[in-house]
Amino acid sequence: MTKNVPEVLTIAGTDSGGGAGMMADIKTMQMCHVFATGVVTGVTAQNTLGVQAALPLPTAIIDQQFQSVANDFTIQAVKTGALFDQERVACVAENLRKYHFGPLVVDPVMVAKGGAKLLTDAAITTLVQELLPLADVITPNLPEAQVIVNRQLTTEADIWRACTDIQAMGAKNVVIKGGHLTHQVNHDFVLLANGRQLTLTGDWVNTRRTHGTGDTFSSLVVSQLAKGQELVDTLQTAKTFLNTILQDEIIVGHGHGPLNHWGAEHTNVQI
Ligand SMILES: Nc1ncnc2c1ncn2[C@@H]1O[C@H](COP(=O)(O)OP(=O)(O)OP(=O)(O)O)[C@@H](O)[C@H]1O
Ligand SMILES: Cc1ncc(CO)c(N)n1
Repeated sequence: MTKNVPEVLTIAGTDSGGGAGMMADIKTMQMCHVFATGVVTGVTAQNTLGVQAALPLPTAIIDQQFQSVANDFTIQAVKTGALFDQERVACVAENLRKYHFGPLVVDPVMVAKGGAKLLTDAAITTLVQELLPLADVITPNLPEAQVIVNRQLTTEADIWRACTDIQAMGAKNVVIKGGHLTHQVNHDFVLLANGRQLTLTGDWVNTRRTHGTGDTFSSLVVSQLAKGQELVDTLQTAKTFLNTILQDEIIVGHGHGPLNHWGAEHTNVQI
């Protein structure tokens, strides 16, 4: 039997440990039954214990990957992950302006779980000026949101104000992931393009196997959007689904272990 499947694109760095970056993206997309293509922005030597080395790729091969994908596939939704530095951010933004890949989810990855920087300080302004205005959805975690608005966010009111400020910078829909706010309450803060606010809630899962949660969240969003799900439903699906697979641990690696991307087999959440 032949059938069409939605085609999606991840623009991200690789993780030799298999749990984050493009590896997590592709596993999530596979789990969601969409076809994953990938533009690699850089390579990391990484495992569940940390990032040992990182090498951004030359922009010429990034440009060429964009062209190869654009010339052959009908991409229905796209996401960005680790972009490393100013040159790579500018290159990716230019390609995203050139090609039309459908809704863009920007995951403004800055720091890996172990603390390694995946975006230079000098690249922040370029990210805000060039990439953010292209974003249909932006999904910063709390520390990333703080960098974008350049101030501390300590209360929920601070976070809502930051959502408004990030929207004013050009991102249509803003999701600030509250996972770093407190380990008791697990809320994500959403400001939709129409000005509506909503909170995504979920129980806090007591686990250290959280390598790639952000990548998996944004990949769930991009996959569901490619399948035509409405944004609000997409965000709720992603949140509930992630929460469920966090509870379905696999024992891999010796640090912050990866998520269980087979988790779909054990949940009632429709993806
Ligand atoms: N232990 C946990 N229990 C429940 N939900 C969690 C847990 N850790 C993360 N999440 C949820 O996972 C999603 C991704 O959040 P998080 O803030 O961890 O992303 P991130 O920091 O960008 O991840 P990454 O380490 O991949 O960069 C959010 O919806 C967050 O609330
Ligand atoms: C390559 C890469 N992208 C993103 C993250 C964040 O999870 C990571 N740890 N590594």
